[in-house]
Amino acid sequence: MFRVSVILVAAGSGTRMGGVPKQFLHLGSMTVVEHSIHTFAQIPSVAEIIVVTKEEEISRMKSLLDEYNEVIPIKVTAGGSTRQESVARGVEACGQEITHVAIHDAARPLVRRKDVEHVFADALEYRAATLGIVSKDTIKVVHHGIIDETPQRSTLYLTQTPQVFEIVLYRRAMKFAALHEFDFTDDCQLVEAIGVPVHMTPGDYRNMKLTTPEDIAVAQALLEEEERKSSRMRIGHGYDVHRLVEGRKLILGGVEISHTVGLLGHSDADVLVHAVMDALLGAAALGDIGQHFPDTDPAFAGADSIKLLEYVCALLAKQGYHVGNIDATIIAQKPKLAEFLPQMREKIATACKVGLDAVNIKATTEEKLGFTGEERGIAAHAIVLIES
Ligand SMILES: Nc1ccn([C@@H]2O[C@H](COP(=O)(O)OP(=O)(O)OP(=O)(O)O)[C@@H](O)[C@H]2O)c(=O)n1
Ligand SMILES: C[C@](O)(CO)[C@H](O)COP(=O)(O)O
Repeated sequence: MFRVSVILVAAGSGTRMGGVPKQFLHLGSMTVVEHSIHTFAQIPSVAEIIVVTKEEEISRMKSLLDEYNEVIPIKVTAGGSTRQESVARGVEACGQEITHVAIHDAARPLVRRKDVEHVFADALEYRAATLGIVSKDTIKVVHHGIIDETPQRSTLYLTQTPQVFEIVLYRRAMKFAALHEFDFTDDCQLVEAIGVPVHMTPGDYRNMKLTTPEDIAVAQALLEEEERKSSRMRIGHGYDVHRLVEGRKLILGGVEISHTVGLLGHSDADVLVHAVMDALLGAAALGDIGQHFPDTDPAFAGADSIKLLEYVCALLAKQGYHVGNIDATIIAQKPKLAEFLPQMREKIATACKVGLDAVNIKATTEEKLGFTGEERGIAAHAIVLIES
């Protein structure tokens, strides 16, 4: 069994950042500490996350992270005056059934899931493992301003986190360090001190530690690049036709239009909204409105199509998509629709939770040709772009 407790150390003072508590800084759409929570919470072997923070920041941290408890158990505990002490407090808070601890700097918000999974696998195999990267620069050992030694660069790694250990092993190393009053800058050193080999897992240069103010701009740029790479754009097309008959309302784009005839259908027969929904479903590869709202289902008899559009947008949101833009055309000989187009645009934009500039509605006739020209029906086409 492999059950990991992630100890997220966030009790530092941020001295080199100018005294700013780095864990609460905003990076992209969330705070620094939340980035790591998001990444670790996706990994099935993570049983809990223990956030170690300053005593006086416990309640702020708890309220910030409260909602994540629905996804993963989160404990918040007080840190110490050194990093090593903070880690020790986190280890004390670990649950009974835990087999491994993964110690991670909250100040490393850009760690990637695949690297975490890699170091977890190595810790399972070797008992102790850390992420690290080969030094790009030649490193010198300097004493009193004079180079003493130049270690061979290929052997030099910059250590990152998470650093992952069997919990029994790490507890033993903690006792040894306490006995000898060691104060180390990383967690591997405790295990190295008891003579147990620690495996080096190749990491990624992007897993940087936010330490000084210029690191924020670099992290921001890396995050934006990551988001750009993972963003998806898809297009979809929708087409619908309804017959015009006497005794029915004419509803287009959620707007009721006074006319001698109206559109026939199981729902309110809003042909424009139907074309838009089909385009959205098509873009997300979610089928068509016939599958989602069958015309044999009494639940949809007389349904308000704008409400159905809201439902379709919610379905897309579940898949991580939002509407980029919509362009639609109504094909009708009569009535004249120009004056109603702004209202239709507004209704559709509201249902899709987008700005007005994301929706364009046009109307055209077919010069009295065909079924629309002969006023036997109204058709609509829609093209949409969705984004994630
Ligand atoms: N007593 C401490 C010191 C550090 N840390 C944590 O250890 C990580 C790495 O430390 P560092 O980047 O040095 O953070 P600070 O100690 O805040 O920075 P500084 O040294 O500039 O004060 C950070 O996530 C920090 O919050 C901690 O939990 N408890
Ligand atoms: C653990 C660490 O991130 C490995 O590089 C680093 O040693 C932490 O050092 P800090 O001085 O607490 O930032």
